[in-house]
Amino acid sequence: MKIAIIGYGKMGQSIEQIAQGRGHNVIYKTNEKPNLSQAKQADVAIEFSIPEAAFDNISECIKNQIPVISGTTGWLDQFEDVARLVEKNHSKFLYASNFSIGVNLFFKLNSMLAQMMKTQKEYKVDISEIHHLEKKDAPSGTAISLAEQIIEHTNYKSWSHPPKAKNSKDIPIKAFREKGIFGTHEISYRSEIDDIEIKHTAHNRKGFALGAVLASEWIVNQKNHGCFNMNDVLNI
Ligand SMILES: NC(=O)c1ccc[n+]([C@@H]2O[C@H](COP(=O)([O-])OP(=O)(O)OC[C@H]3O[C@@H](n4cnc5c(N)ncnc54)[C@H](O)[C@@H]3O)[C@@H](O)[C@H]2O)c1
Ligand SMILES: O=C(O)C1=N[C@H](C(=O)O)CCC1
Repeated sequence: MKIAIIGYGKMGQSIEQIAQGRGHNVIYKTNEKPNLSQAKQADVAIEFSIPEAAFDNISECIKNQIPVISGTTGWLDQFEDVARLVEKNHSKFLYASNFSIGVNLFFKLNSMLAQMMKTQKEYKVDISEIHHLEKKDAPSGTAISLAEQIIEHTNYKSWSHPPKAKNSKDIPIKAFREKGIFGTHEISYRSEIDDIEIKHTAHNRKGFALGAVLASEWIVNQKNHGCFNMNDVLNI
């Protein structure tokens, strides 16, 4: 598979290593707006850049019929515009706030637990996330996905960051930045009597990078056009 990497930072470099280890060929990489005449030769573009650049980078790939995988967080207010472009251009796009297989299993666990907790009125939920000091956005895309899953399965209607007052009906999301943390997410249901907690801890970036390469292999073989996610790739 010929790959274009758009955003060659911590994730882009990690993805290159994993992709090469699986026999793929990185034919183009950039830390700027991509040059489409070069990137066009690729079977797939993998986009991990910055929130301000993601929409333009993804849109250019879609308009040029390059299947694109994106893991950039902090731009999702423009997701519907991307979906419209995908339809218009009969292109393929896959987004995940977190590509790690472990986190995608954790997402399922979160949804199951939320369904159980819906009727347990004495518990209040909160989410906390910890990431490295260089992370630009807060809360993390993964924390937002976790909150949206809880909203889907309970009577909670919204989340807030920074957390609002204690009696608020939102799901509070706390974000911490600490040196060398790759990504830790914890969901806690707290009552006066006890707490129930589930937690995912990333030990490195390999899980995110492997997931992005697996998603790329999947989308290249996907016959239909449209917007996809990791549930499609992992069949879970
Ligand atoms: N979905 C996931 O699984 C997952 C995992 C890790 C990180 N992320 C997200 O991926 C993004 C990148 O993370 P990172 O740790 O590699 O950050 P990083 O800062 O190390 O890398 C971002 C790179 O993008 C480059 N860049 C700047 N402007 C650009 C432009 N216009 N076009 C292309 N590239 C540009 C920067 O020079 C930098 O090298 C962040 O949004 C982060 O939250 C997602
Ligand atoms: O290192 C990052 O930045 C990460 N970003 C994603 C997020 O915002 O959820 C995934 C975890 C790592």
